[in-house]
Amino acid sequence: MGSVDVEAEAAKKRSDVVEWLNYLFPDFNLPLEASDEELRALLLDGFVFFGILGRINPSYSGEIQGGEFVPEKRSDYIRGFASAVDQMGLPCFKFLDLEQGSMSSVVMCLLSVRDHIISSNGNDGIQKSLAKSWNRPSDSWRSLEADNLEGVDIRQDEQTNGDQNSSRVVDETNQNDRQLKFQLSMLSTITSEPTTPLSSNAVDKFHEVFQLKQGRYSDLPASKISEMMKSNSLESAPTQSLLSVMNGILDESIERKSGEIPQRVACLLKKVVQEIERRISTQAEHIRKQNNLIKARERKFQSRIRALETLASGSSEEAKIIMDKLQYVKDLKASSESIKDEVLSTKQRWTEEFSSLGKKLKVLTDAAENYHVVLAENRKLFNEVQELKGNIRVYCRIRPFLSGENRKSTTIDYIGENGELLLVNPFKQGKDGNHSFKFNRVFGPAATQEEIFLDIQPLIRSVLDGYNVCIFAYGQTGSGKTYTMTGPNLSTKEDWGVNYRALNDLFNISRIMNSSQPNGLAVPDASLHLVNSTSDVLELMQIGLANRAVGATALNERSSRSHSIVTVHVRGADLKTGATLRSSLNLVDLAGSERVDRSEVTGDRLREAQHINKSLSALGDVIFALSQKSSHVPYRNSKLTQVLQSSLGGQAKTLMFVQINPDVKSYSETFSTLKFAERVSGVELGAARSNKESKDIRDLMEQVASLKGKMARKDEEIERLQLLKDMGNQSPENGKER
Ligand SMILES: Nc1ncnc2c1ncn2[C@@H]1O[C@H](COP(=O)(O)OP(=O)(O)OP(=O)(O)O)[C@@H](O)[C@H]1O
Repeated sequence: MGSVDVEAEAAKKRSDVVEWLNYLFPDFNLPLEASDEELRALLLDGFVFFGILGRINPSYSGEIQGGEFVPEKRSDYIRGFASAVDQMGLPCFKFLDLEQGSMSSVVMCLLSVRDHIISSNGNDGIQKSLAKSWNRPSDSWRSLEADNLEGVDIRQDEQTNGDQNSSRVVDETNQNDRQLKFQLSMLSTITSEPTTPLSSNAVDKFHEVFQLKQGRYSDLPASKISEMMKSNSLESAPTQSLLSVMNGILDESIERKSGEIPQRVACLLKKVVQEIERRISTQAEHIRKQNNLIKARERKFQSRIRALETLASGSSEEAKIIMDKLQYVKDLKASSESIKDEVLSTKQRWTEEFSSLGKKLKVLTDAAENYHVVLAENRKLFNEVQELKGNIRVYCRIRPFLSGENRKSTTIDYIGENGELLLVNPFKQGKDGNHSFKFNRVFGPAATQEEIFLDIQPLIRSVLDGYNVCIFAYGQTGSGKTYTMTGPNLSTKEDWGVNYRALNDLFNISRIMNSSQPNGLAVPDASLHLVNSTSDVLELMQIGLANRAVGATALNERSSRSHSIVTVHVRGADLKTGATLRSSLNLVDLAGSERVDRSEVTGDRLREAQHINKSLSALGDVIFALSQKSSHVPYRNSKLTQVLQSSLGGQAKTLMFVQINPDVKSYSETFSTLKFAERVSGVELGAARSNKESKDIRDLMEQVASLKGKMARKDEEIERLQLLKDMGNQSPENGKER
């Protein structure tokens, strides 16, 4: 068989099925040439299977009977139908085929069902089956007067009689009958009323009433009306039918004009009206519920709308915040730009100001440098004036606080660059407590040994020009005299005091010639040693230090209990001119002046203190006499002043370090020390004189000396001759006397 034939065969079968369905469900009115898809669309809602199922499967009939078509149960109907067909041993289809597969299995199944019904019930099998399933009592049909129902009755009778060959007229009648039943059923399904399932019986009853178009209600027998009312059929009747009944009765009553309605019809009318009222109230309740439901839904939707609005407004607020922030950022950016511009312009301004300030600063620096140059010049001139006058130079040095001393309690208020010093009396307030002094220089606690030495270096070097130089340190015990003149120890060069530095310097610039000639030292037990280098001197000084009496007092742990004097004799000769020079450098570290009550010394220490104080007071007397330009200067009152006589007595360059302990407790000693120093600085020794002798003078001197020698020898000769002459003139007795 060709494909065309197959398709034609399938179309034929499909049209058979459509024809059958049209027969069962006249409302469908499907065209016979309907396509597979049109047929599928019809079958998929399940109504066809719902209609047929109750009639082919008795076990389903109870379920279907009295039930109404529920579209949501369509798959149950389809499956129920398929299962019933299966049980009947007929070819079935799969649900999937109906949904989207080939319709041929569905068509085959329906045709088999059709054939099965026809073969088991004859041509009217289906009608019989439907009537049976709706439980219609066959005899009730007979009593109805309507033509079409009569037809049914006839057919029914014929069926009952087992007549299998029904006439064409009967078929048509059956078709109309089925059409009506399905119309009612569908009306019930669509309007969902009555609420109770529409039984075939009720439908039939109302069909009877409804069909009374030409008849009159008043003619209905009482038994028929009471039967209608008894069987609860009103409750099952469609509202439309009830309204028809009511209208019919009322029309009839109007027609008769008598206004009378027979009692039984009135009862029916009342019942019908009650039923309509009930339905209206049910509908009203239903509508109310629907209304509530709708309202609830509306509320729900409104709350959703509100939520959405909130969301929308929220998002618009957020958008606003973001916009604000954006604006803020823009503003910030703008202000940062303007700040940047301002910073740049300020920077520019500052750069200009800085450069102009720099220029001014340069001018100031130059001026300051000039000022310092002028200052240094002034100092030099002042020193020269001093030198011409022969003043004793006074350098004041303030030692730093030692550990254990209170740094805040200082008596030193101010140290000027030009030797000014302001001393404050801690026990007196105001101006009375202030004492200002002026020295050649004042070194503060931070001054180093190097700085001190550099300042006095030219003075020391003048020794090599034939000047006598004396440097001595004066001050109360523990004020730093030894530190300045010698240093705390000899381990490091930085700590070296004036002594070592001076000698080192002298050796660095000259050679010192041997001098074995005694120079008339004024101090007994003093010895003169030849030195050729700094180390020779250091060695000698170590011996001297070891010999020096040192003891602990309450004011100084290592107090020097003696004066230390290092004298360097210098002799030189100018090789060009032949001039010679002789000079001496006295480096004196005096023993400390002390108040024996404060130093708490007794015994030997006390005796030492008394000696020390005696020699220092002798020094004070000498200084006083010199400052007063007295004719008599008491050098010989102590060995100290005797040693220093050549330095203090004129023609020497003398410098005194006046040492200060800044501690408040030492105020009175500091004050008297400074007073003494002030007096020393006022002493004019006269212009220093170099001990250089030119060659001519020396030659003359030598000639004078040799002449003197010759003269002396002549004198001796004369004396001897005179003596011999006198001896020659004396008697032998004179010779005895001798
Ligand atoms: N400029 C200074 N820097 C640091 N320490 C110093 C200074 N001057 C003095 N000292 C310290 O102060 C203490 C006393 O100093 P120093 O022995 O030199 O005093 P002095 O005047 O020689 O005393 P005395 O008359 O009793 O011998 C020492 O410990 C010393 O090291």
